[in-house]
Amino acid sequence: MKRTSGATITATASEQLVLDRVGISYPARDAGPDFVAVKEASFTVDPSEFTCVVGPSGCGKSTLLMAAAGLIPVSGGEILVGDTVVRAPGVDRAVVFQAASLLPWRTVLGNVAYGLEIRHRKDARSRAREMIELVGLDGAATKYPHELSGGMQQRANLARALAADPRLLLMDEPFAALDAQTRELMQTELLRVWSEMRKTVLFITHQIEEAVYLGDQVVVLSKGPETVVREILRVDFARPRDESIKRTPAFMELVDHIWQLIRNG
Ligand SMILES: Nc1ncnc2c1ncn2[C@@H]1O[C@H](COP(=O)(O)OP(=O)(O)OP(=O)(O)O)[C@@H](O)[C@H]1O
Repeated sequence: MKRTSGATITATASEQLVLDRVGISYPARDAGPDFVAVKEASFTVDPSEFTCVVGPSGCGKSTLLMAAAGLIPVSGGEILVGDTVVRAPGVDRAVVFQAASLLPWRTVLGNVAYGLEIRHRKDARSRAREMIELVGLDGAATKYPHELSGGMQQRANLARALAADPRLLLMDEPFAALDAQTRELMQTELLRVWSEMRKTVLFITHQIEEAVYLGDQVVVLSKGPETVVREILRVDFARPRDESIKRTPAFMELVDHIWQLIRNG
C-alpha cells in the first residue's frame, strides 16, 4: 500500500466477519437460569467494510464484540472470520477499547512495538514507526502515556492495534471518553487511517451520528435482555466523507430513523 509520504505499508488482506445466529448467555452466579444477553444476532461485515453497531444501553453491544474477539464464548450459533470459527482470541483480530490501555512505563514507540517484540519480529520498531506516522503521532513517539492527551492516547492505541496487521479491527466505543471536539476530529482521522489500511471494522458506539458518519452499514440492536437485530441499514454516502455530511437532510433523516428504532425498543 502506497502512502502519501511515499513510504509503503504492508497490510495483509482483511477478512469477512460473519455472525450467524449468535446467542450469548452469561452463567448465573447462583442456581438460577443463565442471563440471556443476546438471543440471536446475524449479520455480515464484508472484507474492508466498516460496520457500526448501535442500540440501547445494556443491549449487548460490547458482549457481541467480546465474542467476536474470542474473549467470551457464544452459547448458540457461530462467529466466523473468513472460514475460521472464532473460539479464542487470535492475532487476526485486534481490539481497541474505550480506555486506552497503554503500558505506562513504555513510550509510544515502545507501546506500539510491544506486541511485535514479544513475537520476536525483527521489524518491530520500524513497523511501529510507520504506524505512529500513519495515525499522526510522529512528534510523540518518545513520549510516555501520561504525557499524552486523551485523543493522542487513542491514536497510540489505534497504532498499536494496526501494528499487528490484523485482518479485523474490533473497536468498542473508542472515542467515548473524549470531549466532543476531539471526538469529531478522531472520527475523521479514523476514516483517513481506515481508507489507507482498509481493514474490516466492527465499531460499537452509542452515538447514532457517529455510526452513520463512519459506517458502510449500521446494525441496530433491540433493547436487552434477549437482544435481537432490529434492522441493518446500508449507508451509501460517498467516501471520502467529511463532517459537512452531518448537516445534510439525508444524513439527518437516517439518524432520525435509527433514533426512532431505538426509542421504540
Ligand atoms: N460478565 C457479565 N456477567 C453477567 N452479565 C453481564 C456481564 N457483562 C455484561 N453483562 C450483562 O449483559 C448485558 C449486555 O451488556 P453489554 O455491556 O454488552 O451492553 P452494551 O450494549 O455494551 O452496554 P452500554 O451501551 O451501556 O455500554 C447487560 O445486561 C449486562 O448487565
